[in-house]
Order: sequence, then C-alpha cells, then structure tokens
Amino acid sequence: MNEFRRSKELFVRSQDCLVGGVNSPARSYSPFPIFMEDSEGSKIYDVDGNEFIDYSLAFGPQIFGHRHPRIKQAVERQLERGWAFGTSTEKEVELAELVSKHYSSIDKVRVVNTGTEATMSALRLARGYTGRDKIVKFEGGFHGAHDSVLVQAGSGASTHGAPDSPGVPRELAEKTIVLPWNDKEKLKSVFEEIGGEIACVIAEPVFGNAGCIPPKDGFLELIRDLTSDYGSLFVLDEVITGFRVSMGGAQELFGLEPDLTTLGKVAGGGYPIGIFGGKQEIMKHLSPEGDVYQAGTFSGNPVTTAASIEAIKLLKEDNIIDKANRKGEKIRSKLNKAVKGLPVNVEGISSMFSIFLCSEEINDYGDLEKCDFEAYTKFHREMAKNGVYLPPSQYELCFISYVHSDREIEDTVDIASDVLEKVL
Ligand SMILES: Cc1ncc(COP(=O)(O)O)c(C=O)c1O
Ligand SMILES: NCC(=O)CCC(=O)O
Repeated sequence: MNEFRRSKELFVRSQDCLVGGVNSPARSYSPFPIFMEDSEGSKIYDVDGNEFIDYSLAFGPQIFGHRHPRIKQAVERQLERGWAFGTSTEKEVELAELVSKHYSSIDKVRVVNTGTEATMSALRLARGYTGRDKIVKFEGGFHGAHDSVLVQAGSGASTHGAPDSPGVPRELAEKTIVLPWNDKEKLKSVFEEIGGEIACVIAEPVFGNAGCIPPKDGFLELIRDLTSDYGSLFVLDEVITGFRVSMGGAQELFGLEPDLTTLGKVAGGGYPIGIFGGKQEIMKHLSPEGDVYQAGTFSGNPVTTAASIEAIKLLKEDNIIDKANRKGEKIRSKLNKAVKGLPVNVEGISSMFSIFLCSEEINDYGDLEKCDFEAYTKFHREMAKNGVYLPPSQYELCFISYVHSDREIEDTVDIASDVLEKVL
C-alpha cells in the first residue's frame, strides 16, 4: 500500500509559499496533493518513490504516454539550437501548415501558449469581427481561466464551488449567456430573442470539464445552423478533443464546420500550447492584418513548436488515436461490467472517460449533483494508495494513452472494483 510521507511534508512547505500549496486549483485535493517527480510511458512516480498507472495524463496532453522518445529527441534537437528567439522561425510555418492540413475549417492559425489564451483570443476575435459583445456558453463548460468564460464554469471552478468567479466585472459577466448543455429549445429561444446581438457560441464538442458528456443528436448541428442564420460565429473549443478523438478533432468525427477552432493539450505533445484558427475571411481581422489585437513573447516558441510538429507526425505515423480509442473502449466496458450492482456509471468516448459515482446517466452539468463527491475523494485516494492515479475530481476526465497495456487495464479494473466496494 503506497504511503505519501514526503508529499505530506512538501505540502506543508508549499502552503507557505504557493496559494493553497498549488499552482492551479485543479490540482488541489484532500487531504493533500501527491507530488510527482518522474514518468515513463503510462506511469508516473511520486517523491516517495511510489509508482502509479496514470489516467490523468497531465489533464490530457499525454496520449503518447509520458516522455515519448520521439518528442524528447525533437525537443533535444531544438535545445541544441536555442529555445527563445522572439523572431519568426521555419517551424512555426511548418506547424501552421500541419494544423490547417488536418482541419479543413482552418486556413490560418495563431499559436499561443495555453488553451486559456486560445479561447480568450478567439472570443475577442469573434467580438471584433461581428461588432457584437454577447457570447453564449454552456453550464459546466470550461474554456480556461479568463473573465468572459468564468461564468458557470466546470473543472476546478466547480470543484472548488466557484463556477462564477468573484473579480469578473458584472458588466462583462452579463455579456455571457449561459445555457444548459444539450437543451435545443433554450438555445433556439435565445437566438429568436437576441440572436442579432450574439457574437458567438463557444462549446466543447464533447463536454470534458463536467465529466464526459457527449452532445445529444443534432445539438452541435443546431448551434451551427443558428449561428449561421443570425450572423454569429461558432467557436468550437477542441482543446481536449483536438488531435484526440481524431486527427481532425471532433469536427472531423461529427462532420462539423465551425468558424473558429481552439486547440491545446495533445497538440503540444506535452509542451504548453494553445492554437486558434479559422477561415481567412475571419482570421484576417487579427493584428497585424486587422485590428483585433493579440500578442505574446513566447507564442510559437521553438521548443513547443518542435514538440508539437513531432507529436502531430507521430500521432499519424503510429496510428496513436485508433490505438488509444481501442484502449478507451476496453477500459470503459471492463469497468462497467466490474461495477455492476454498484451506484457507478462509466461514460465516455474515444480515449476519455468519467467514473461517475452515481447510478443514473449524466446528461448535463446539473445531473452531476446526483454524484457522490465525498466518496470520489476517498476513491481517488484509495486508488492512489493502490498504485492508480486518477484525476482528482469527478468534474475532470480520465484519459488513456496508446501505451497503457492490457495488463494495466485489467489491474486497474480489479483495483477499482475492490476500492469502490469499500468506499460506496
Ligand atoms: C475545453 C478546454 N478549453 C480550454 C482549456 C484551457 O486550457 P489551458 O489549461 O491550457 O489554459 C481547458 C483546460 O482544461 C479545456 O479543457
Ligand atoms: N480540465 C481542467 C484542466 O485541465 C486544468 C488543469 C490545471 O489547471 O491544472
């Protein structure tokens, strides 16, 4: 049974110098976070020398497994030549070409450092392009930690009970209209009422920050139709799904054509990245071609772009997405079988899944209230004691990589069913 003595000591130290002892609230959990220091493939290792099969995978990017040798080598090659020039580089061009090759809705991109920056900039561009201020998002949707989207936000904001963050000016929050996910009638009536004032609808194609909740039939298509009819933009936030559910993201899988797309996570091969892009007609409004301002010292930096290019090539050459999808199907079906009779519901698509501690199906953010959050905290800790690292909240997704072995999946299922019997 794993023990976490050194993590506990470090948490005492970190609380004196980091807010809540962490650098992101999503990493703060009871009784104290486990401090990691090493990784290889499907495994991560903590400061006490414990080994874990990892299903958090850095909150998503590591579909390749940790420390993939090809990504490591690409970064090392770049380190030999420099890691920050603040100038144009050939790699940026290569990366932009690769992204638009895989995303038919994208002619041009801008590369930034995080998903947060990507959605923040995409919303500014949508507002600048349409000359309108209002945006629509969905309850429990998470698009990063910036003002316009910290309204009824999922992920850590919900975990820590602050889906509407203080500090966001009321005047700005009022410009964000929040609707229930998968509710076609509400969406239609908002457009009928004020469609001409809406700059854009931003949506995760598959909910990933209020657990994994796929779209109901026709919901994304309805967003597409209404935004087109009313001259608003459809911003598809593929920070989680991009380069994960298929090379061309959820838009390829579902046959959608958004106006703007945001990417992150897997797209950086584990290095910090955000990308947003769309058709030239819209992108040309971004500075320096247009007036909508956006900039950044580290945007498109050479190390991240080297990692990203290698990652995208690797995804294709090693057929990583199909392999990870099959592992996803396997773990979901085995877990569901193993927990029959318990109030547990394993849902998901592709290489992502949620272990909801409740017996009913989860269709929207409100349904998460039916889940047992206290039991999840115990479940998370007991799993870690038994060598399995899960995301620390039911709001976050479990991810599986293409290098998780069948043996590891079987061990995980056995451990999870024993632990769940105990904690429920
Ligand atoms: C759908 C979605 N959009 C945007 C973000 C923000 O990305 P980042 O954490 O890289 O800023 C996240 C992060 O979890 C996300 O899940
Ligand atoms: N789904 C939310 C995140 O991935 C955020 C991770 C973090 O802030 O550490």
